[in-house]
Amino acid sequence: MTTNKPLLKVDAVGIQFGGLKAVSNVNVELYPGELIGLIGPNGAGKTTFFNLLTGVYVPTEGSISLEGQNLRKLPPYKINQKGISRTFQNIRLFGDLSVIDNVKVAYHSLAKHSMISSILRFPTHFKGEQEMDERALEFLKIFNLDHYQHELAKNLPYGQQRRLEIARALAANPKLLLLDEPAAGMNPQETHELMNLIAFIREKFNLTVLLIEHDMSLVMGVCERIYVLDHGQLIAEGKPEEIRNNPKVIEAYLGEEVVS
Ligand SMILES: Nc1ncnc2c1ncn2[C@@H]1O[C@H](COP(=O)(O)OP(=O)(O)OP(=O)(O)O)[C@@H](O)[C@H]1O
Repeated sequence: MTTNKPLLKVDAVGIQFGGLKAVSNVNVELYPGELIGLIGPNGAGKTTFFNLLTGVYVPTEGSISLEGQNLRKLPPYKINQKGISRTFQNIRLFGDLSVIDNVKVAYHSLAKHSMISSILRFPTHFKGEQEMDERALEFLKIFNLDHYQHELAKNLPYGQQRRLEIARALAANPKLLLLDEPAAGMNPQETHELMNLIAFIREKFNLTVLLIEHDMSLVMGVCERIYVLDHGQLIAEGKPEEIRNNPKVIEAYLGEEVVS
């Protein structure tokens, strides 16, 4: 279900590294509840764009707003609190923490109990801890990871680590979830299950999802609209069938498989 006010509005955004314009004059509008793909050849600027949205980089041009609030110069943790969570192309879990602690880390700042009650171990602390455990376990159940809650994150198989990263991102209670190649390294069965899961959590948590993915047939199958970046610039935006037949997109992907 979409409304006519964008959740995220990206207006003529760009960033330059030395002489390289990694992202240039990019305009994007995401509406509440949409599941949108961001594709482009290697080095097109996709991850840099995520870094701009999450405050890792400050744009050298243009503006980014979430629900009408300018995000400019906000540090990543503030942007996270305002409702943008992400996963990374290279998994970034706390490998030596348990699976459940990886999830709890994400929403610790949202927890109701205070630092003092935590230190002094007041009953409110235990209530807080218990609530946190219960909530984290709910997330793990959704991702079929509850049986591994006490396992160290680094001991999980690769596909499950990817799912845990999404669970952690979700635990921060985002409005917008950014997924950077969530299916990378997964086998076709795992990928298929993951895509169903993404569609499911979008509904369950009223999320807007922006997804970078290299597997084109997968993006075309699951996303309602797609943005295409090439050499830092948007070269196309539209429904999957429009993107599939767009000459600029076909040219950008020349030599790569666009759709199966
Ligand atoms: N911190 C940085 N300093 C200098 N150049 C950078 C920096 N970050 C990204 N770049 C450059 O910006 C360009 C876009 O990189 P980016 O990683 O965003 O592409 P991508 O579309 O995510 O690629 P891939 O699909 O291979 O992950 C590349 O040329 C990259 O080398």
